[in-house]
Amino acid sequence: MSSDDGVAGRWDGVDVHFGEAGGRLTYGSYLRLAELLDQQRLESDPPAHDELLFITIHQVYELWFKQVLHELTASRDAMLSGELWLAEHLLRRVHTIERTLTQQVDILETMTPQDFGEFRHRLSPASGFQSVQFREIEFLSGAKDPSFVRRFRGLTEVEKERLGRRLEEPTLWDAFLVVLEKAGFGTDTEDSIRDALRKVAGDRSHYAAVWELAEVLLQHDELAAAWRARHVVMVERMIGTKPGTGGSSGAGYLRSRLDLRYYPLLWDLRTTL
Ligand code: HEM
Ligand SMILES: N[C@@H](CC(=O)c1ccccc1NC=O)C(=O)O
Repeated sequence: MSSDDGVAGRWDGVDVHFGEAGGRLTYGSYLRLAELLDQQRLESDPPAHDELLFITIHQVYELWFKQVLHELTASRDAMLSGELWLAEHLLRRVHTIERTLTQQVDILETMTPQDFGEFRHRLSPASGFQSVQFREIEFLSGAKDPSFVRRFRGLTEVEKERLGRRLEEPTLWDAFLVVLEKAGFGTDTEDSIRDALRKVAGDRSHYAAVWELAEVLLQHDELAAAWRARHVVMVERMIGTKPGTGGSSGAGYLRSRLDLRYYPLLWDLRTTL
C-alpha cells in the first residue's frame, strides 16, 4: 500500500479512505451545502446577471454579522466576569472580520449602476435598513435606539424578540464600566468616568489590561465608522441622490449617521492626552 493511494488506515478489517471513517459525515452534509446553496433566489425575471452577486454579498454579510454577534456577546460576558484577556482576544477577532466586511464593498462595486438598475426596482421596499443583525450589533456595542424597532417594517415575532432582548441586556460599554469599577474607579457620573479614563491612560503599566480593552473597544468603534463611510460612498456611486428603496432620502440619511460613535468618552479622552 503506497502512502498516497487515499487509504487512511484499516478500521474493523476494512480499508478506510480519508473522510470516510464510519461513512457518516461528509463535507457537504456537515456544512449543510444542499440547503445553503439553494438559498439564492433572484427577484428579476428574466434573471439579471448581477443579481446573484448582490444576493451572495448580502448573505455573506449576514453570516459574518452572526459571527460578530457571537464574539461580541462572549467578549461582553468575559468583561463582566473579569476575564479581560479573553474579552480583548475576541474583540481583536471582530476587528479582522470588520476589515473584511469593509473590503467586500470592492466586490459589489464591480457592479455598474446600469446593471444594478436592471433589478433595483424589484427590491423596494426591502433595504439594508431592515437588517436585524446589523441593528443588534449596534445595540450590543452601545448605540441602543428603540426608535429603530418602531420604524422597522415587516419584523417577524422572533426578530422583534431578538431586538427587544438586545435593548434590555448590558452593552459592551456597560461591561467596560463594570471593569472600571472592579479596578477601583467610580462610574456614577460622566465626569467620574472621564476621570477614571484619564487615570488609566496616565498609568498604563498599572492598568495595562484595562487600557488595552479601552483601545480594542475604540478600534471596534473606528472600524464600524469606516464601514458606514465606505457604504455611503458606494451608495452615491450606485444611485447618486435618489431616495432609497427603504423609503429614506438615501445618501442624505446615511450621511446623517456618519457621526455616530459607540464610545464618545473614549474619543473625548484623546483631546485631554
Ligand atoms: C448597491 C449597493 C447598495 C446600495 C445602493 C445601498 C443603499 C442603501 C440605502 C439608500 C440605504 C438607506 C435606507 C433606504 O434604503 O432608504 C441603505 C441602508 C443600509 N444598507 Fe445599504 N446599500 C447597498 C449595499 C449594502 C450592503 C452590501 C449592505 C450589507 C449588509 C448594506 C447594508 C445596509 C444597512 C445595514 C443599512 C442601514 C444603515 C443605517 O440605518 O445606518 N447595504 N443602503
Ligand atoms: N436600499 C438600496 C437597495 C439595497 O441596497 C438593498 C435592497 C434590499 C436588500 C438589501 C439592500 N442593501 C442595502 O441597503 C437602494 O435604495 O438602492
